[in-house]
Amino acid sequence: MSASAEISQHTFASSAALAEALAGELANRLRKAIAERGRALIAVSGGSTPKQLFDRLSQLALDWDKVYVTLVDERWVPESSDRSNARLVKAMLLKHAAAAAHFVPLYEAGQDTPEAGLVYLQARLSALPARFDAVVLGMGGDGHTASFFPGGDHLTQALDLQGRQRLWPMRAEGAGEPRITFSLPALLDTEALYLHIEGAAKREVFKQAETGEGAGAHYPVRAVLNQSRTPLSVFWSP
Ligand SMILES: O=C(O)[C@H](O)[C@@H](O)[C@H](O)[C@H](O)COP(=O)(O)O
Repeated sequence: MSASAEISQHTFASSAALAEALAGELANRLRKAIAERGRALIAVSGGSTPKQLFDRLSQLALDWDKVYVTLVDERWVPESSDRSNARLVKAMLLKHAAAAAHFVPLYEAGQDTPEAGLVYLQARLSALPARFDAVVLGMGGDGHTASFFPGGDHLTQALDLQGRQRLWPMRAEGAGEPRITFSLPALLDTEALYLHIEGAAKREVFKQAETGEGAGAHYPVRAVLNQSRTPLSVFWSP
């Protein structure tokens, strides 16, 4: 029998209410880390869902100059592309009070592939603690989370809980461009783990992933649910 994560569900009436609550929760995590260790490290997801959350979080008061922000995954495109998660984070999160935060990108300009960029990213990450203070995952309608895509070329390695490599290139039919993603064990190495999903369709996908019924059996997000290393807080709104 596979292990299952301790899951707490937080349901909100609107995406605005969710953004407000999750931003407050994340700010508290960051403040606590700064009080205990002098700095804080958070990994966030890209895509369209977190925009409101980022906007809200960016306005909360904390010692942002002690906060390091990175991504759980990135599309291998320059920041000038509107597919770039770095571009999104810079536009929506690193503003207002949060403009003082340090951004740690998962992309290296001038390197054509994630494989070629890997060594630069690893060097950048080696200056930071391995353990995150907070990780915010999203989920796609195909059951992917981070860049753990169904049929991904490095999916098995990226999901291996015993794996030592923290970043993996990922190519998959549903991924669009090549990607780079933190591995599952790297993302589970966090003080707090969140899954932020919105809309009835994604709630259905999540339920299928939880039960493993039908298509749900093959959803990569199941790997986050079927582990006992890190409790998961699920934030959902219509
Ligand atoms: O770069 C990305 O695409 C993400 O980090 C990805 O894992 C995202 O969280 C989901 O695809 C949900 O995306 P939406 O919010 O756009 O539905």
